[in-house]
Amino acid sequence: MSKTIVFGASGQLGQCLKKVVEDHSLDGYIFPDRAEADILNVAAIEALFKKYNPAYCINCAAYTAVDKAESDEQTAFAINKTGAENLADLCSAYNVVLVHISTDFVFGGTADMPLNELSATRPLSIYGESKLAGERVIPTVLNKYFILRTGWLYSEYGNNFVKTILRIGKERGEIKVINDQIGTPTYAMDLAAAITQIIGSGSNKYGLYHYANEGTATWFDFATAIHQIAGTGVTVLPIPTSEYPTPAKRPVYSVMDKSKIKQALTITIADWKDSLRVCLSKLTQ
Ligand SMILES: NC(=O)C1=CN([C@@H]2O[C@H](COP(=O)(O)OP(=O)(O)OC[C@H]3O[C@@H](n4cnc5c(N)ncnc54)[C@H](OP(=O)(O)O)[C@@H]3O)[C@@H](O)[C@H]2O)C=CC1
Ligand SMILES: Cc1cn([C@H]2C[C@H](O)[C@@H](COP(=O)(O)OP(=O)(O)O[C@H]3O[C@@H](C)C(=O)[C@@H](O)[C@H]3O)O2)c(=O)[nH]c1=O
Repeated sequence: MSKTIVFGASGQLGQCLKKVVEDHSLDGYIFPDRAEADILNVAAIEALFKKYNPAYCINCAAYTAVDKAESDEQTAFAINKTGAENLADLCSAYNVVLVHISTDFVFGGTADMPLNELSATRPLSIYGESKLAGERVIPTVLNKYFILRTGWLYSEYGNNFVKTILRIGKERGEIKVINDQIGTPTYAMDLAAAITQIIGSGSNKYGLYHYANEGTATWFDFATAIHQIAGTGVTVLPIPTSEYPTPAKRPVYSVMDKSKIKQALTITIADWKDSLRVCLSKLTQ
């Protein structure tokens, strides 16, 4: 039975993967602790590869604090670039397929058409730059990789926009949310299921792919839907980006075209509002 090691197992996506694996009784997945699976510790990764002889490894480990990264560039690049490079190097040496996760924050333009895998990147933040550096280094050392760019992840697990917006709504009764940044909220459980499908298929159509839920929204639309579906009665007011200053700049438009993953890897994708309903029903259970 082929094995898959998940790095970053205690993060949001790592926990979603664990749940999908348990729910579908998938065999061969290993979720090592953060301490024994530090992607900056080459000897530790190699020890896991020797111990388990995996066919795949999934890199869910990342530096994801977008604003904090602006003043912590070295750590962001260490984890998001060097960590990815360490995994890719060892995957190459041990003939392991790497599934790596990247972000819509590699984009920064003001496009108004969904961005595909060939669209020009222009990160506006240290986080976006460090993730792009991670994407770029992998193909220099490894052929067998899937890089999945996604965006606006949320779920029942970890810290995310849905949980923050529910919490601050409850505390304040009225919240203000940016209405001029457009993207797609993506349920991390859906992404986790797509990853296990790709691995289960044994596909060798390696490369860069976009994955997000279907549809588009502003952060205001997303926050409004969260409170409407949860039935909280909280008022959500739209504001421009200028009224919510943050250390890191975020893309104005980062909606992704998912045609490639749908066609090449036969992945079906749910609408963002349908998936949000699923998540909220679990969160409010
Ligand atoms: N969250 C989002 O909205 C989006 C995320 N992504 C990408 O998806 C992936 C998963 O994100 P998500 O699960 O939400 O992020 P989280 O921040 O929830 O999880 C990241 C995990 O990586 C771990 N980690 C950090 N440094 C290391 C290291 N050196 N070695 C091993 N593990 C480490 C963290 O552990 P600890 O906390 O202990 O440091 C944490 O558990 C990332 O690549 C991210 O860039 C892409 C688009 C949107
Ligand atoms: C909490 C809050 C946020 N906002 C805005 C700020 C920001 O532009 C947007 C999202 O806020 P957050 O800081 O929660 O999300 P942020 O950390 O920017 O989310 C990003 O995380 C990284 C890891 C990714 O890869 C991206 O795809 C994206 O999901 O909403 C408001 O307008 N009002 C609010 O009350």
